[in-house]
Amino acid sequence: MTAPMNTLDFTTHTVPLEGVAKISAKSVNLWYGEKQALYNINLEVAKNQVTALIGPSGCGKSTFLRTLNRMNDTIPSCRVQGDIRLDGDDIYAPDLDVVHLRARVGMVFQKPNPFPKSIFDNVAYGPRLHGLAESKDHLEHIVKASLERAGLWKEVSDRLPQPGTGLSGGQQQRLCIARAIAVSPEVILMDEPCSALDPIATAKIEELIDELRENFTIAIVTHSMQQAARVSQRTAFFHLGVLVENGPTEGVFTNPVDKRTQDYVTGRFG
Ligand SMILES: Nc1ncnc2c1ncn2[C@@H]1O[C@H](COP(=O)(O)OP(=O)(O)OP(=O)(O)O)[C@@H](O)[C@H]1O
Repeated sequence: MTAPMNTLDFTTHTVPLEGVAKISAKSVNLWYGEKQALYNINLEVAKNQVTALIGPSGCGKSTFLRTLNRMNDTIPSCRVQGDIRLDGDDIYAPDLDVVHLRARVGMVFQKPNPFPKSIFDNVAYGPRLHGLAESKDHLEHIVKASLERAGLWKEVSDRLPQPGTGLSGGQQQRLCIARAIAVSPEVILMDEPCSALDPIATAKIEELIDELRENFTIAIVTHSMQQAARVSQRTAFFHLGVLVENGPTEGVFTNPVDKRTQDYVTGRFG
C-alpha cells in the first residue's frame, strides 16, 4: 500500500553490503532547531568503495554526509541522535577528539576552497597541524606524494611557492583533494565536488575518485545521476529526510524497488 499524500513514508529498502562496513550509521535522527531534517537513517558505507548519496534538493544528503565527520557540530541549532561508528568507534562519544576525527574523515567541498597560501603550504597545512612530518624532507615528500595521488603534481611541480588560488577551478579542486589526502585519512567525504567545474575538469576528478578508492573509503553527494552511476559502487537515495533505497549502484538505477526511487531515477521529479 502506498502512503497517503503529504504523509512521510519511512520505508527503507536496503541491499546489505557484501564487503566490510567502514562506517555504520544506526537510527540517525537530526534536527535544525524544531525542524527535523533526517529520519531514522540506517546506512553502512563500504570500505574501499565509493558510496553516492543522491536525491532531490533539500532531501538531507549533505546533512547526512556532514554527520559522518561531525561538521554539523559547527551549526548551533543542529541536534543529532543515533549511533555512528567508524571502524566500530563511536564518533559521537563525549571524549572523542573531533580534530582527530576530521583527520580520519576528511572532506572536500562543493566550491574549491584553497587557503590563501602557496600550493605547497596548502598541502603541508594538515601534516604540520597534526605533527605528521619528522623533518623538512619528510614534509616535502608528503606534499609531493599527495599532489601525485591527486593527479596534480605534473601541473604544479615547478610552481609550488605560488598561491593555490591562482590555479584553475579544476586544479584548485584537485589541490583540495591533495590537502585532504596529505593527512592520510581513512575516509574522504565529497559534497558535490564537481558542481563548480567544467566537463573536462569533472572527468578528471571522476577518474581520480575511481583511483582513490583503492586506498580510501569515499562518500560523495552528487546531483548528477550520471556521475553517481559512473563513480560509485553503492548508491543511497534520500527523499524528504528519509533514506528510501540503498544498495549496489546498478540495481538502484536499473531496478529500483521503491516507487520514489523509480520516479527520481527516471526523471519524474527532482
Ligand atoms: N544550517 C542549516 N540550518 C537550518 N536548516 C538547514 C541547514 N542546512 C540545511 N538545512 C535544511 O535541512 C534540509 C536538508 O538540507 P541539505 O542541505 O542536507 O539537503 P541536500 O539534499 O543536500 O540539498 P541540496 O541538494 O540542495 O544541497 C533542508 O530542508 C534544508 O533547508
